[in-house]
Amino acid sequence: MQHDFYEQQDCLDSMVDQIAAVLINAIERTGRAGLAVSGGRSPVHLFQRLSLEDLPWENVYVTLVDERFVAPDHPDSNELLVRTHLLKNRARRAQFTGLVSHPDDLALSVQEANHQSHKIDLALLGMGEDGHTASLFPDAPELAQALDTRASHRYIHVSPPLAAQQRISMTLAALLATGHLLLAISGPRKRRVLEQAALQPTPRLPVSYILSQTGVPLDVYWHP
Ligand SMILES: O=C1O[C@H](COP(=O)(O)O)[C@@H](O)[C@H](O)[C@H]1O
Repeated sequence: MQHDFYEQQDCLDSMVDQIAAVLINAIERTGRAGLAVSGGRSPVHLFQRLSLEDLPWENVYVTLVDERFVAPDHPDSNELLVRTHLLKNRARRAQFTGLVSHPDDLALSVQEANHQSHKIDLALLGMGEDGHTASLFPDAPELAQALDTRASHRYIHVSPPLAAQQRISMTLAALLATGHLLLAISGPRKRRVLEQAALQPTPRLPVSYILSQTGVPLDVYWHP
């Protein structure tokens, strides 16, 4: 379902309501909830707003959809972003697991990330202007492997030639095994990319595989 807003604040409020509803529903059913979040620049305001939400955060397990292979205190680290903007206020009680467990060993970090077994009830996705989502970059040599819906592992090493850092990303198979997908984008340029990606699934715009799938409820939020 597509949700368009003209005010950023209205868009954030609606996203927070939806995330909270999914997490509460999971906690009521199973006693806990799993939330995987993306990084980049876009989610800062959403994280700040979500951190204030009155939820049983001690029952919420938070992890990352993707990560840059940098130390967790590096300015480009998605973990640092989450620790700074989400895991505070009421949400400081959430349990968090990052993806770079060995900053000097990427393969070991991926291996460890793949030991995660919590169910992910909601994955919050962003999108780059090149059509990447998570760290599923169009030009990455590992893309076909990452898009293989039969993959059994949750995370994969991705080495996008044009990105500054190596990545660890959820596979498409793992994203399609979550309970709910929420894609948050803003601005006219990303809107045009989204419209292009909605036409047909193509590895040129990996987000198209999220838009074309029908197995997991998907909500797309946009504001200018
Ligand atoms: O590299 C990344 O990019 C996307 C989009 O980021 P943004 O800065 O344009 O919001 C993000 O969803 C992903 O988690 C991140 O690692």
